[in-house]
Amino acid sequence: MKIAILTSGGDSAGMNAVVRSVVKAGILKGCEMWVVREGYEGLVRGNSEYLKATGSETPPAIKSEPDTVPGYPPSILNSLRFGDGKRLRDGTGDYTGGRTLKGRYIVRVGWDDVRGWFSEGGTLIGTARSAAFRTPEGRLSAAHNLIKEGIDALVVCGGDGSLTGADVFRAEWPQLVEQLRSQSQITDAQAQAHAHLKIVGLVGSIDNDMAMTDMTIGAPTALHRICEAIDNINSTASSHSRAFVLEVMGRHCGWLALLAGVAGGADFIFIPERPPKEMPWEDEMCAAIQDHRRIGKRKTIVIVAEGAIDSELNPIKAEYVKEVLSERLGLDTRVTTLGHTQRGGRPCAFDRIMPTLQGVDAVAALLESTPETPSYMIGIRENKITRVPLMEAVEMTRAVAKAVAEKDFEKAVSLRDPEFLESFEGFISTATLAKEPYLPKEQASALIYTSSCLVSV
Ligand SMILES: Nc1ncnc2c1ncn2[C@@H]1O[C@H](COP(=O)(O)OP(=O)(O)O)[C@@H](O)[C@H]1O
Ligand SMILES: O=P(O)(O)OC[C@H]1O[C@](O)(COP(=O)(O)O)[C@@H](O)[C@@H]1O
Repeated sequence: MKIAILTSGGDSAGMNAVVRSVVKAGILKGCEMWVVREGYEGLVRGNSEYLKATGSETPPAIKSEPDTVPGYPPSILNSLRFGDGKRLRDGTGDYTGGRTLKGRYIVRVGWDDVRGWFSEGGTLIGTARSAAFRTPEGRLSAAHNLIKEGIDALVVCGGDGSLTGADVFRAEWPQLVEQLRSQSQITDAQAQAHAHLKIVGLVGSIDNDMAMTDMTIGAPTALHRICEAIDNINSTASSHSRAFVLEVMGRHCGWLALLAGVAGGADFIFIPERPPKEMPWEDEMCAAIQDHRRIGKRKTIVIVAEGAIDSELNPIKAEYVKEVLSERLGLDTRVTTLGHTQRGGRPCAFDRIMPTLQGVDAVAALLESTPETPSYMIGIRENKITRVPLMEAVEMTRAVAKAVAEKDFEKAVSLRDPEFLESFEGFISTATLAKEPYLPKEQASALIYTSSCLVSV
C-alpha cells in the first residue's frame, strides 16, 4: 500500500509525532510512505510545479545504499534507507545531491526523514488553510495528484475543519475518479485501481473541540502553556493586587479556558458553550469577583476564550471585560492575550505518546480497511486508543456549533464529552464561592471566614 500523510489547519504540538509514527509504522508493515507538504494545498498543487521547473516528473533516484544489514529484510531496508534525514527539515527544501523540493508537494519519505520528530513543535511537513480544497475543482486536482503518484490511502491530521474536508473528499471520491476518467486524465486501469480512497483521520488541534474523543493532539501541551502563564501572572497580580484578563485560544470551544480555569484557579471564565446565565452578565461577574475580594483575595484572574459569547450570542472580548472591571470595581486591570505561545513549542510527554500510539493504529486501520468499512477517526477514550466513524464524529462536532447558534447551551455542553460538564461543575465548586445548590451565600462566606486563614478561592 502507498500511504500519504498530511497535516492541515492550525498546527499543534504532537503533529510531528503523528507523522513519525505513521511513517515508521507503515514502513514496518511493508508500505511505501509519502508525505504531502502544506496540507490540502499541497494535495491540490501536487508535483506539477516541479515538473514545469525541471521538465522531469520525479527527482533522480537516490544513490543506492548497501542492501544488506543483518536482521532487516531487504524490502524494509529499502524503505528505511529511502530518505536522507534532512531534506524535509531544512527550510530551503534542499534535496539530496542539490535537487530541490520546490514545487514538489507530494514526497516519498523514509525512516531517516522522521527520526527524532517526536520532540519537535509545530509540523515539519507544513500546514495550510486551503481555500482551493474547499472547491470541487480543487478536490478534483487533489484526487488527480494522488492517483498520479499511485497513492492508495491518506492519513489526515488536523482539526474539525480538516476532518470535515477529509470526509467530503472521501464521499466525493467515486465521482472525482469517474470525472477524471471521462476527461481522459487517468486511464481505465488507474480508475479501477483507485476506485476507493482509504482515509483515516487523527485529531490535531489545541482546542480539544472534536466529538467522540476525549483529547485532541496538542491540547494537553497548550493547556500546560496556559497554566504556566497563569502561574507567572499570579505572582505579579498578587504583588500589585491587580486584575488580569487572559484571552486564550478556542474559536468555538471553551475547553482550554475551562480547564485553565480549573487548573490555574481563575475567578471567572467565559466560554462559548456555557455563557453566564444572568443578563447583564457584567453584574454576575462583578458580584463574584467582589465576593472573592471581600474575603481577602488580592488578585483577580478572568479567563476569556477567544470565541466567548453571552447568552444572546454577542461576543465577549477581553478588552471590554477589562473596562468593566476597571470602571465598576475600580480594579487596576491588565489584559494578556496568550496567542500563539499556546500553539507552538515542544510537545509535552502526553502529546508524544498519544500521537505515537494513534499513528500506529491509523496504519493498522488502513491496512484492515475494505470498501465496506467506514473511514475512521482515531481517538482516545478512557485512556484507550479508539476508532470511530469519521463521519459520525464530524456530524456530532457540528451539532455542538448548531446548538450554540440556536442558544441551546444545555445541549451544547451535553454534546461535549462528559468530562466537560464535570470540569465545569468542578470549576464552580472550587473556584467560586459556593452558591446554591451547595450552600447559601452567607453560610459559605461564614464558613470561609471561620477557617484559621483566609482561603484563596
Ligand atoms: N467543508 C469543507 N470542505 C472541504 N474542505 C474543507 C472543509 N472544511 C475545511 N476544509 C479544509 O480543511 C482546512 C482546514 O480547516 P480549518 O477549519 O481551517 O482548520 P482545522 O482543521 O484546524 O479546524 C481548510 O482550509 C480547508 O482546506
Ligand atoms: O492563527 P490562526 O492559524 O489563524 O488560527 C487561530 C485559531 O487556531 C486555533 O488555535 C486552532 O483552531 P483549529 O483547530 O480550528 O485550527 C484556534 O484556537 C484559533 O482560533
